[in-house]
Amino acid sequence: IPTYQWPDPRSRYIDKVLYEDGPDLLVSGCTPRFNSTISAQWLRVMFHDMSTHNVDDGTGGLDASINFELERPQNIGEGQTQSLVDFMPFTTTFFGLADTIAFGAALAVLGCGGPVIPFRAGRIDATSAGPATVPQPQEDLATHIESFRRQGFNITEMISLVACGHTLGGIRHADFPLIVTDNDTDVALFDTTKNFDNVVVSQYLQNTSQDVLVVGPNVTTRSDFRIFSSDGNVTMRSFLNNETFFDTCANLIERMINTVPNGVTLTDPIDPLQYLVYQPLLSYQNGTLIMTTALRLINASDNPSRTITLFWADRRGSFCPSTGCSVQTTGTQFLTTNIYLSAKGYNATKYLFNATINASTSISKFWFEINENDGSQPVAVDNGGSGFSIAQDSVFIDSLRSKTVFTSTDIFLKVVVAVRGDSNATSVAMTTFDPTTPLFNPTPPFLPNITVMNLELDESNPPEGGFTFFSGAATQQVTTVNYTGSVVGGTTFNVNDFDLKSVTFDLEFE
Ligand code: HEM
Repeated sequence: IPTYQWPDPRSRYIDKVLYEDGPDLLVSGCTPRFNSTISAQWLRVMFHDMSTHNVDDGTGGLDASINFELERPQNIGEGQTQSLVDFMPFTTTFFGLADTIAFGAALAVLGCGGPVIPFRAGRIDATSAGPATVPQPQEDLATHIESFRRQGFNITEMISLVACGHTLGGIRHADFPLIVTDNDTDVALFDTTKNFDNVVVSQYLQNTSQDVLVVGPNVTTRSDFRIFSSDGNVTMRSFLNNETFFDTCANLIERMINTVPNGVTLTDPIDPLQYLVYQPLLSYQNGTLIMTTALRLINASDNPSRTITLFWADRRGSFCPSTGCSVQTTGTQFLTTNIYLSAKGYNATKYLFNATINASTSISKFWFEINENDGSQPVAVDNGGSGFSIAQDSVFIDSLRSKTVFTSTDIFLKVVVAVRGDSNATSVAMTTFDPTTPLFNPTPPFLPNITVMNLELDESNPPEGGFTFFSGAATQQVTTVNYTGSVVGGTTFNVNDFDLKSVTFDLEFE
């Protein structure tokens, strides 16, 4: 299990999307949608995005170019646009649509009972369409072999990938009337189970297949038959062993999601961070700074006597004892619902903290001590001895003064930023990343709204305790914000990649 590099809001954000509040809820339980499943739609959109890859010149691949390609007949299908609508809310500047499509494919397989697929981040979103190179059922075997070769896969891998893909979902009559000829069928499923399993294989080998790309009335579009039988069924027969099928699918789908244009470097596979420290939140209240944060333990033993203490050190002057000021945890949460976390064999326990800090001596860093109270040595979680530093306490989003505002027509976030100094010499600007897609008739490409604004002096928060308060509005969909504040003396402080969505602001009704 990796340890946490501090400060690293980007790893923290990605960890959240993967292991806490991510898209997994949409597919856990192999959720049905449009007479298919959400998983089937996510897996297909990943394949269609990736299949622009060309091994010969290293262009294309999993780069979200699909965002600009959905008008093409080869990308027809009800689930395609909807899948991108599913993914957009999780995106931000450093975790874009391509990473979300890739992770979505891993979740899709898992949600329907398939194997765990490791995930690496770092894909780069394309800004225009790639070539129209998605394989289509009416093409002949030689064309498909060449198409998969160009994408980086040999014949055995092509057979495998089509079987791995076509264990989920099916073909829609409305979009493929020449393949699904029966007017009473909405979606002709590839096999009799909705799960990710080798039933598509066994039914093919037993001649009981219902896959219209195997047995459909139109011989020209029997592409699954041509592909599955292209090596005399050797590969398909090996998949009668479900473990072989799972291992092969996990490996090949992993390779697929890691197929990226030359020059893009992916991270190592991302596991949940041991000792994850949550983004600390500050608020100025009556001469004190209230700081909330949390520490997450992975696979901690079930020990009701465990105590965890948060320590912190002064920033200016001395108020805290040399061992640090300290506070005990205010509560714990056992995180169990995330399917990617549990499929990897982990559970997580979150310990919450709420520290009241003397505002004049303030805080320079904090750390934790875990005591099992069973005679064993307490464990320090202190970033290798240096503590988790608070880079500055001059410009911060004031988490208790910020609000979720309800008006008669709207809901928005009022983001309040506290700045040390008086208003004559201070100013604050904020950049918000809002990946909202339209509620009605969403039409790709979906591009985020990036808004740069100067914050105004906040009338409902008059200056207090040496701080001036500024505010600006953001939508509830904003994922991350950057903000920058200039203080007395001209120093400017920048805070990047603040995860706005992970903060729950108090409600305010106007
Ligand atoms: C020669 C190669 C392939 C051809 C010609 C092909 C063709 C098709 C067609 C025509 C559909 C119906 C789409 C709809 O009605 O919405 C479909 C569905 C699907 N394909 Fe493929 N496919 C190929 C390879 C793959 C691969 C490699 C994967 C993934 C690894 C994949 C995953 C899927 C999935 C999951 C569906 C179901 C979508 C749903 O139910 O909404 N396909 N495919």
